[in-house]
Amino acid sequence: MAVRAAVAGASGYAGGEVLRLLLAHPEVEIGTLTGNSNAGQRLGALQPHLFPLADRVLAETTPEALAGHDVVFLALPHGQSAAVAEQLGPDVLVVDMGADFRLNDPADWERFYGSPHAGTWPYGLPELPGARAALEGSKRIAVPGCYPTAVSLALYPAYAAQIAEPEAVIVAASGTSGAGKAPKPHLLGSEVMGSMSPYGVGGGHRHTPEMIQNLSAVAGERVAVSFTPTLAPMPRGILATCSAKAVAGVTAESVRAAYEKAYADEPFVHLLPEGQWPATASVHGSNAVQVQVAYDEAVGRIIAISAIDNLTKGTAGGALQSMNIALGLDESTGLTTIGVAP
Ligand SMILES: NC(=O)C1=CN([C@@H]2O[C@H](COP(=O)(O)OP(=O)(O)OC[C@H]3O[C@@H](n4cnc5c(N)ncnc54)[C@H](OP(=O)(O)O)[C@@H]3O)[C@@H](O)[C@H]2O)C=CC1
Ligand SMILES: CC(=O)N[C@@H](CCC(=O)OP(=O)(O)O)C(=O)O
Repeated sequence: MAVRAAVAGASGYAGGEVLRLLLAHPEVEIGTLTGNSNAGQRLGALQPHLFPLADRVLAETTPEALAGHDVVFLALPHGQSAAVAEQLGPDVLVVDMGADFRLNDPADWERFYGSPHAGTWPYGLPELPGARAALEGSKRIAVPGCYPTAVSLALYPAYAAQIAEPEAVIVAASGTSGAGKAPKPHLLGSEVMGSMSPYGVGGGHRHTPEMIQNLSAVAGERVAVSFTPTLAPMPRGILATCSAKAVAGVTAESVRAAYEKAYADEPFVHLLPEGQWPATASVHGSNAVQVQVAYDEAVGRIIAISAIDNLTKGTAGGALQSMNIALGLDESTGLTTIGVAP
């Protein structure tokens, strides 16, 4: 019997991407689609690439509209998910693509999001140690932020192998879709095209505590993180360049071995052959993660680089991968590692 799924926030980028992937998922039947300012509109007018759903009309985002589904995806702005989720009932699998349930520490939430903390749900990054077990059979999933996905997958093997000091420096470039579809002056084509610019510099980006949470859990001690995000003139993709000082005795061979061990059996993470480097174009539209690592002997630092599609593995693909695990389906069902190039 098909799994019936609703998508709240179907007019946005994350909602559109989850629908693109659900259309290719053999076990899922797409039910209600909702919007906010676009309620009452045809989906075809908002997401013309989703032509099989073009004549669907968006409902208001209400508990009544979302009732009667096995799975509900919430692709809503931060702070909007908790009120909807609490009315959906404990038997419904709720997959939240917003940030509301990602953080463990209420103080971190309040500092970076400025509202009361709604709670913590099983974290939808299956590759992290222990994550799959927490997702199996769960009725609630918190999908990670796109930068924390890229950064955690670049660095966690170094902390799992205890070869890195607990302080990481990260610079990551993101495509503009990471900022959502709502119009913003700094995202005008004339501002973005032909230019790269940093933002959230100096520890202010709200994904910093999520990265610290993930890496510290693996390391078994607090990992300090300096994170600088950058806006890149492309619609999709994240390239995260991460480095940490190596502990004494580390060699290029031991660094490589740590990453080979971590990613030997992961269906979506491709540790590239030595000498080949991740590129956002290679993972465009796919759930794949490209990872490469090097040991910079001159400064004693491990340099780990990852590339993801922020809307696929960074949001909707990670959401479907985690849904598959929660429902007891094969983790890769409906997902591809094949990119679109050039
Ligand atoms: N874009 C990305 O790469 C990533 C996004 N996410 C998360 O996914 C969520 C959605 O992001 P994204 O799709 O980019 O954002 P968009 O701005 O593209 O879409 C937001 C969606 O939420 C709806 N919405 C807006 N305000 C409200 C409200 N007050 N109540 C209910 N619905 C509302 C909008 O409806 P309408 O258009 O009809 O007004 C739209 O469908 C966010 O929490 C974001 O952090 C997570 C990881 C990556
Ligand atoms: C380019 C850009 O603006 N990106 C977004 C991150 C998007 C994302 O993954 O995050 P959330 O789910 O936490 O919103 C930002 O830096 O705020």
